[in-house]
Amino acid sequence: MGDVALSEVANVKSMSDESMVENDEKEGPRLKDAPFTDNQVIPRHHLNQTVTDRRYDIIDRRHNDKLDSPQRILFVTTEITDFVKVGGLGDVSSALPRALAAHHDVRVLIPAYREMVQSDYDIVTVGHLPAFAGLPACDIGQLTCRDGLIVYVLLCPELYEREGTPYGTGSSGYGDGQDIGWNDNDIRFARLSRAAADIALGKANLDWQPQLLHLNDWACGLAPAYVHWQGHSIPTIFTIHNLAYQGVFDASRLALLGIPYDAFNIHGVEYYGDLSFMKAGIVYASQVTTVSATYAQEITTPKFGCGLDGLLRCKAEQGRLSGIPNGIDDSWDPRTDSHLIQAFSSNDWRGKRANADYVRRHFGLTPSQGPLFAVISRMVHQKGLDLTIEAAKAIVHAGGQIVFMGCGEHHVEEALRKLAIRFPGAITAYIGFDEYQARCLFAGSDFLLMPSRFEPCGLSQMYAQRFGSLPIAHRTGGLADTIEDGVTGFLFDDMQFGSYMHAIQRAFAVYKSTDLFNAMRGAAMTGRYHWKQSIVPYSKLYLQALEQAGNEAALAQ
Ligand SMILES: Nc1ncnc2c1ncn2[C@@H]1O[C@H](COP(=O)(O)OP(=O)(O)O[C@H]2O[C@H](CO)[C@@H](O)[C@H](O)[C@H]2O)[C@@H](O)[C@H]1O
Repeated sequence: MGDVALSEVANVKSMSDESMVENDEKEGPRLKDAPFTDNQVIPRHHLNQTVTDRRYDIIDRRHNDKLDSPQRILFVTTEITDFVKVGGLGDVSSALPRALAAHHDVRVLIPAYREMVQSDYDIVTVGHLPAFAGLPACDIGQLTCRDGLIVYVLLCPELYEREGTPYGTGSSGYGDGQDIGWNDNDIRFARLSRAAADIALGKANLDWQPQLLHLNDWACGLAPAYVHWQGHSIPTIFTIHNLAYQGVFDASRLALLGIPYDAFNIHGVEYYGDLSFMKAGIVYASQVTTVSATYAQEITTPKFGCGLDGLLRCKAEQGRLSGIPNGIDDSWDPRTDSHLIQAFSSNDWRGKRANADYVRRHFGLTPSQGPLFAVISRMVHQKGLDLTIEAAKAIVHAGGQIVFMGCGEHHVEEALRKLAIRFPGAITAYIGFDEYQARCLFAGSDFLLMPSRFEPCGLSQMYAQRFGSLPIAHRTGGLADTIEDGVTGFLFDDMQFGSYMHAIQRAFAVYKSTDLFNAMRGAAMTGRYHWKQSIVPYSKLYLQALEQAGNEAALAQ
């Protein structure tokens, strides 16, 4: 690559740029009202519209007056931050059910991993499910989190109590074959899916039965199918957190998983000659959602659709595909977060500086007046680490420092280690993940580098903004929806070095202008990303799915 001089700053949004700043001499520069971050649910007729045109409900307005009616929801997941987390799904599974619990009776179902069984929580066995096809019998345990959230854990030691992540021995992904996944992941997650379906159908002898299932990602994809194949119409919501991980397995496994042969075709679970859990979820769920409005549009295109764009376009046309953005929870507040070295707010940058000093000390960087960049990410191809590695030299030469935190693909980890050796005191690579230090890093950094190739929603850029660290990110998926370019962060359009470098140059230029920099990070910190904003769209969707299921059941009679 050719080095791009950071002094070649072009097109930096100036304070007179009307899209960015209203200058008020008394109060200093003041940004326009914080950018929209309302929940965006894609209307079925508007999937082809531009991102800025997406403030619609797909749900009929009649449902508004019924939002208070609570529903019993079983939220099924493979990660929850309370116990085990590989990435963003863990955060969502911890926060969203709790947010929804303000209006609904929400319980969680998750495999009983070792971390749970060995935790100090009491697990009471409350149900049992017999073996089915090649899926072993299992018990259902119940534990109650300290804040009252009820978690059902699927007790099947031979499947779930293993050393490693929920998906395998690797740390790069979600165990569907791109990672070093367990070789019986189809059995493991079919077992979870079948249990979810059977609990919904009242077959587990629990004293509680959900009215609908909310399923997350490929590992739960067979649940709507198992409901359907048993001839029932319990409503199912299937949320795609990342379409790139699909759970594709050999067709020879069909019988073992109890999948009827007549479902193995283009209209069912067949995917280019294999079996796809992700496709099963999309085909059989009452409603498919994903985690931002823009990603919901993107996945209907060949570029982002991972071979499922045709099916997803069809779902969109049927009004069965929507995008509801993730949020962040109350713990992400720099005024109160006890992880931080010093609390701070947008009126108190000294507190932020104290966190930066701590980060530099803790991660072995030299004292500096230059900008501090953070990368807090799973280290996988999706996240565009190759671009940041390419940009690192220019950043350091311009006086910047970088801390990388995360783990993932071995070759990316190796490249980061080499980079840190090459630039001691300026670059640190922490290979692993530490929630405590991650929070300090969000708080201490000036900028977050997040050049993701695609990003269904992304949480790190929201955490960063809340902690006054401006994201520099590719304009895609949830990044496009949650970062206001030139106001709360910097977006670049082409997934290429020059385009990324240009955004980094703009960040350096803003850093030099204290008033502008403070105004931008002040604006970033006020973004409305709270999970509370997801309650209404999810509630509407649940109602719609219930009505839909009711109608389908009536038609079938
Ligand atoms: N090595 C590691 N080990 C453990 N935790 C790590 C980690 N590296 C980063 N994290 C943490 O995991 C979270 C990352 O969440 P993101 O949403 O940004 O990405 P992820 O790709 O994992 O999630 C996917 O699911 C979420 C949830 O829907 C979508 O927002 C996102 O776009 C999609 O790619 C943050 O809390 C971060 O601090």
